[in-house]
Amino acid sequence: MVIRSVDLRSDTVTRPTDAMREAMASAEVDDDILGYDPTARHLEEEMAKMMGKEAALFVPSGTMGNLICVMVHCEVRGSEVILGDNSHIHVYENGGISTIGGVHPKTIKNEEDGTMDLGAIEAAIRDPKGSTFYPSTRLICLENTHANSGGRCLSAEYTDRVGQIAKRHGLKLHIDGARLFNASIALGVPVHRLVEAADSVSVCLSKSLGAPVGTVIVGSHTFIEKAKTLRKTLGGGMRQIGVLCAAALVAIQENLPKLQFDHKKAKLLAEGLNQMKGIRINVAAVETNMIFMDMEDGSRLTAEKLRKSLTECGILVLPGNSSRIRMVVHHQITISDVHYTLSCLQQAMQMIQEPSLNQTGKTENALSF
Ligand SMILES: Cc1ncc(COP(=O)(O)O)c(C=O)c1O
Ligand SMILES: C[C@@H](O)[C@H](N)C(=O)O
Repeated sequence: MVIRSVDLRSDTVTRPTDAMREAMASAEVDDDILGYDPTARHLEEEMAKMMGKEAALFVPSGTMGNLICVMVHCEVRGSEVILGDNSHIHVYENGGISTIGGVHPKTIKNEEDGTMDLGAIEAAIRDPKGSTFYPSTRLICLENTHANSGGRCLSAEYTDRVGQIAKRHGLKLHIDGARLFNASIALGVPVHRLVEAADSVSVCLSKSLGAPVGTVIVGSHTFIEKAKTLRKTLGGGMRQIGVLCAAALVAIQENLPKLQFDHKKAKLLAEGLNQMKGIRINVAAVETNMIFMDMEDGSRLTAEKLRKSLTECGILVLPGNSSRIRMVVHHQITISDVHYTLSCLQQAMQMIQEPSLNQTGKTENALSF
């Protein structure tokens, strides 16, 4: 029986707030292709300043942001990019850097904390003398926070070390910073320090910041000029985008201060889950707004059974795989939603693991909060 709706599928599910909608309605706009949209220009200048980079460019999505950055850095045919085998660029972007960008991926195992072994990165770099047989390495990609590791944060020190490797070998460094602000808040480190070593960064406005649409890429003036041309080539040039950028400006103002509470809500949810039988949670690994809940081997629980049972309570989650559920907290999830989710999960797991209890009706959906 659905008592309320709690959407934990992702932090991309948030709805624009009234303030965002008002800003969208009154946004000052112009044609951003024929010239520039003034509100987009304002957002881009703000983001470049926050990131400590020369320039910025609004793009429709994080996927396009990453694709443009990889393609600008790897504009020579036969280029290769070193990236994580569990990175978003490699796993969830339809292989776009290869199919559209013509760039060859060289994957390195992502460690549990989202990093890649520094020695393995350096060992993966092709011989700069080149070869008749091999692609040439031009770029290293990191992801901060690292989504498929459960929203883990990469430290500024680790990022600097990767940047030193890139510089030593004449390579560029790109950071997929879809949730960079979450890393900044969790680590207590300003975003510009986290990306100091990077030549480009893609920062999503539509994730935990809660804007309805958009991503901003940052880099040097020269880099952003090339990125702007590529954005048009890929069909990402848009006209009066101030309508979208106005919402993003409100999102940054309204929601940046709330990220710390998203992290607290995620931790509260993880600690509650950790009390339950039949699942495994690494509470210490919940550093930001994501939780991975793994079914214990041999238990009757499966991700699909739990997902379905939660849906009946109005709770939406995404299975990571057959024995894993991912939950992502955002600013439109309340503490009460967390308690409701824990209670529904407790009952769902009991019903699945101890079906005999169902006959006695002891586990009716009489939830109390
Ligand atoms: C780490 C990471 N990078 C990039 C993206 C792509 O963003 P978008 O969905 O806006 O294309 C996502 C997912 O939304 C993500 O989680
Ligand atoms: C699924 C993935 O593409 C999206 N970035 C998310 O984390 O929800």
